[in-house]
Amino acid sequence: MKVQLSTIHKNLEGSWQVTGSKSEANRLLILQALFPKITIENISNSDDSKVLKKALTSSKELIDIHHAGTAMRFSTAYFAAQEGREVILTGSQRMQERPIKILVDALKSLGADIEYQKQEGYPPLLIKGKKITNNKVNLAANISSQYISALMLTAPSLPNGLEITLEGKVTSTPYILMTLSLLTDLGVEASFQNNIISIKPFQLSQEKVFTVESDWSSASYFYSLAALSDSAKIKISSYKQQSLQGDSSLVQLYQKLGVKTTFLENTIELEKDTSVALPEIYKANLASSPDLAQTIAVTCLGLGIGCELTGLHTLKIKETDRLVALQNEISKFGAQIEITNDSLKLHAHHNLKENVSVATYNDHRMAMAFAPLALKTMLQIEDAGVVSKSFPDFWEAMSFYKIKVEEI
Ligand SMILES: O=C(O)C1=C[C@@H](OP(=O)(O)O)[C@@H](O)[C@H](O)C1
Ligand SMILES: C=C(OP(=O)(O)O)C(=O)O
Repeated sequence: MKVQLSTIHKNLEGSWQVTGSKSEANRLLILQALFPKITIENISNSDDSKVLKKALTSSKELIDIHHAGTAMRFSTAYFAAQEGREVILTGSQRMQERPIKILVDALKSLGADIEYQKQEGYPPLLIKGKKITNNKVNLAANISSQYISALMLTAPSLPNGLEITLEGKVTSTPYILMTLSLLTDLGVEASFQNNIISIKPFQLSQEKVFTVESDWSSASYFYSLAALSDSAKIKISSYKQQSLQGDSSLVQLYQKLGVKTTFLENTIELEKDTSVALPEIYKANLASSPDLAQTIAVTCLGLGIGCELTGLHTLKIKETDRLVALQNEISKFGAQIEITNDSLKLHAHHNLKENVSVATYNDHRMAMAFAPLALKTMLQIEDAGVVSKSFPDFWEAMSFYKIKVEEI
């Protein structure tokens, strides 16, 4: 599906309910499979959560996890410790290019039986579940935090728990802290000090209900709409001020881009704040919030300001190489952009080209990041259905806020 985007008017208001966080949901799905007395409320309706739920409840040998990175990494550790169970875990073509060796090596050092089915270091994997009694493991923490969360989630079900030593500079740290918080909230004894994560074995004796907060990464597209509007009073729910999600840093990140956030009960209100003087060059290190990089780069493009974004070293191994994808697509609007392996520099640009067709590279965030730009210029988004990976009703939300979405 290809869509043409334009605007009806640029004064945005109204309330929208955003689906549950896919990061929280996918952690809770693994914990629920290990501790069935868990109930999950406001679960994410994302493809990535649906695919993980299906994987965890299926009795099939072949499990296809499609594009879902967390589902792939979390279920690798889960199945490795399911004694007597044998599965082949596979995914989309891109998933077969997303590295998993750091996690597989860590699990093997603990005694897991995992074989690569095609290319060494990448899915698909043949996993023969084993009882894992070793309880000390080291792994590199500078490539993806998902490997660490994967080990942490399975750890409380292991007879001797787990002590994980992180090597190198830890990246995407809020996601590790989210995993830790969910574990301790469940009642697991767990700590993270001086690069050592320690998790004790655990059994759940009583029912436990978790309510998933709405997705802050999805909230970023509403922040971008507010920033690019003439005026905005956008209310989105259900959010809390003390979030487990690192992407709640949007509140500070977009304050400098002229968006004021007010926390009401369960809801945040985003207002365009015209009293803020926009920076000539917006600077941010996004090592803790990698999923916001595309949204912020496109907001700056729309505002006609430059940006220098750093800490982007994890972007190359996500749904696509997001640095290259951003460079290709932003250039189409006439702007100048330079990238390195871990940074992006956009030069201020006015007079955006019209009717650009944005390619999305099987990446939901490419489609969603560019959509709010319709407030500044007419554009097209190719393969617009990709949004369902994290935000299935994204186009309905855009239409609600007066973006005209036409299938072409
Ligand atoms: O643990 C998680 O839920 C996630 C961790 C991050 O990945 P990296 O740790 O690979 O940066 C993030 O980009 C991804 O969307 C979700
Ligand atoms: C990187 C992402 O997801 P994953 O790694 O779980 O595929 C994302 O949602 O932006």
